[in-house]
Amino acid sequence: MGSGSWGTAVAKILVDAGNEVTMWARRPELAEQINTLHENQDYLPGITLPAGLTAVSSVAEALDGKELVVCAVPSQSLRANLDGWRDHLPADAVLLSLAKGVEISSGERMSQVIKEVTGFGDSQVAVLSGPNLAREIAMEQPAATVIACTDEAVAQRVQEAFAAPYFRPYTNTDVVGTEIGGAAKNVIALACGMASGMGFGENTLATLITRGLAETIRLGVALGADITTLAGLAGVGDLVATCSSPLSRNRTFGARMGEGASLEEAQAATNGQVAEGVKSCRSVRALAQQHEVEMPLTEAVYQVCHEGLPVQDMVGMLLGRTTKPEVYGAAR
Ligand SMILES: NC(=O)c1ccc[n+]([C@@H]2O[C@H](COP(=O)([O-])OP(=O)(O)OC[C@H]3O[C@@H](n4cnc5c(N)ncnc54)[C@H](O)[C@@H]3O)[C@@H](O)[C@H]2O)c1
Ligand SMILES: O=P(O)(O)OC[C@H](O)CO
Repeated sequence: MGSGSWGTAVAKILVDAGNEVTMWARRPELAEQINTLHENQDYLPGITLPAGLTAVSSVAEALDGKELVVCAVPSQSLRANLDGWRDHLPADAVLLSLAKGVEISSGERMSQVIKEVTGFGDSQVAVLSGPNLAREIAMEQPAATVIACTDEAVAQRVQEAFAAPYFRPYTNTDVVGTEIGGAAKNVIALACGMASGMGFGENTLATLITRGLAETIRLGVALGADITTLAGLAGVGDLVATCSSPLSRNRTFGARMGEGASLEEAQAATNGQVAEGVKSCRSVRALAQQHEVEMPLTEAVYQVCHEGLPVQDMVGMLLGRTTKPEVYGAAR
């Protein structure tokens, strides 16, 4: 459900893993393009999609009789999309969220939003997160991911559906850690982009990635996550991929701001694709405040994106803080 970059790449994985797959696209002309040209020229130009992949623009048709429903829309729009899908969801389907964000209006993770809107229980809701830049995966470059569900048997069923020659899914029962890793890394990737845009090198990036992990762990642990999830693919793995890759929309967005673009100018250059961290820095920061967790990098990114802090002032804001021991896992 959603035919953007990741929705399209995931549909390809699922076909390549041997499943029968229907993709839902909001625009009939995009569905038509996928069915006739076997390409999604808006989001993954140049990638040939499997001939067996069918796209439709009718929600009812897309959801009819499906065992697994993959939600591939941006975080802040998931609730509204689910409202439109709810009446067509098969009662025994498993819903899998791909979105990496925290809802601004509620502070909820995507699995919480899904349960609230659909009334589905924990064992029908799973999430997928890991170092998964859509274009690399669509090019069949090898990668791994995490499929998390509190019900391990359900996670294993979804894992089986996703096992493709170039894509290796691992299971986890820690939904909170898997989701927090995915949401927080987008904010840290914005910080890395800003640093890179300001001309800083690898020491700065490594410092941001490592201290970004420290604050992600603090938030995750405060919310009940297992620290080892954040040491895994959905934590360190995704943080490294997103913070390092020029393919990352979040890193690229941050780099534009680091080079001097305003939020509006950086937004205008995204080609309609989502850089989740720009919105999620608000909700991640709010969660941190609510749980009294210190997240200085998230705070700095929020200040630059939404409070008009000049990007160069981030350095003084971060390095001017009181000195402290290096601790991982504690609440502060
Ligand atoms: N692209 C990646 O490499 C990647 C990898 C892993 C996870 N993700 C996550 O997957 C989610 C979807 O990302 P994507 O890359 O497919 O995004 P995208 O911007 O490429 O596509 C978003 C899709 O959602 C649809 N959509 C439905 N309602 C929408 C609305 N109200 N506003 C905007 N779009 C709407 C769009 O039509 C489009 O098909 C995000 O949370 C992202 O963080 C992306
Ligand atoms: O392009 P980004 O910044 O949304 O990142 C894509 C994926 O989440 C990387 O795992």
